[in-house]
Amino acid sequence: MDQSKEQRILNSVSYNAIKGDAESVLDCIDKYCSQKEWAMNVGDEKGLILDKIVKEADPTVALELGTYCGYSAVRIARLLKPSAHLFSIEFNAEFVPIAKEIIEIAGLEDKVTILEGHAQDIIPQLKTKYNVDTLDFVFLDHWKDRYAPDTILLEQYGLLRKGSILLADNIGFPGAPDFLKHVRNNEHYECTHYPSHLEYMKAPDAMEKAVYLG
Ligand SMILES: O=C(NC/C=C/[C@H]1O[C@@H](n2ccc(=O)cc2)[C@H](O)[C@@H]1O)c1cc([N+](=O)[O-])cc(O)c1O
Ligand SMILES: [Mg+2]
Repeated sequence: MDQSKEQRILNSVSYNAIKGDAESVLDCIDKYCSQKEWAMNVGDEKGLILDKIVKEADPTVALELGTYCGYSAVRIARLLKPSAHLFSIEFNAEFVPIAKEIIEIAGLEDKVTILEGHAQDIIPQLKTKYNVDTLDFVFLDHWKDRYAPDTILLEQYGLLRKGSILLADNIGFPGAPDFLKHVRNNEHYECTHYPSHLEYMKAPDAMEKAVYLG
């Protein structure tokens, strides 16, 4: 059975990246996915927006919806302070070991916990099973029609506090209209729009930051 694209991305990282060097892991994935095979990593251009918001949030507890190959988990975790931690939810059992390996090559395995399953099933367990109080930062990059319902779950399970920062990928393409409808013109959120481009392409895309106001 020949390898999957995600396995080929891991091969490229394990062969070309410098062990323990998160930047080299990111550069390797961006190079592979812009020159060899496109993949749905947040990428280098939108990655700079992600970096900016993570630095602004300086989270102690962060959550990512949609690990995929671990590119954005590496991107986020490399900026976390020593006491901070990232939980990343991934549903596809094929992607989990690949992401774990890529995160390990980046030397960030102690900063990231991958939780396998659907966000809608794991979010309700974050407080009870994973000892989370509230989330300082949430990166939404999973199924676009789940951004809104899973954000509502975060609210309902008391996982957001005044100042929690949500950042959503793909507001332009593929788009997440229900999420935008939920957070914009909503007195509980302060939104900022960041126009950008689809990873490794010229097509327009955008990210949306939504700060929870309590
Ligand atoms: O479709 C996109 N992303 C969906 C991501 C889905 C990922 O989230 C996981 N998940 C984890 C938890 C869940 O509850 C559900 C899914 C899935 O198992 C998958 O690993 C996408 C598409 C394009 N595009 O150009 O077409 C560009 C992008 O940047 C994208 O992010
Ligand atoms: Mg995306």
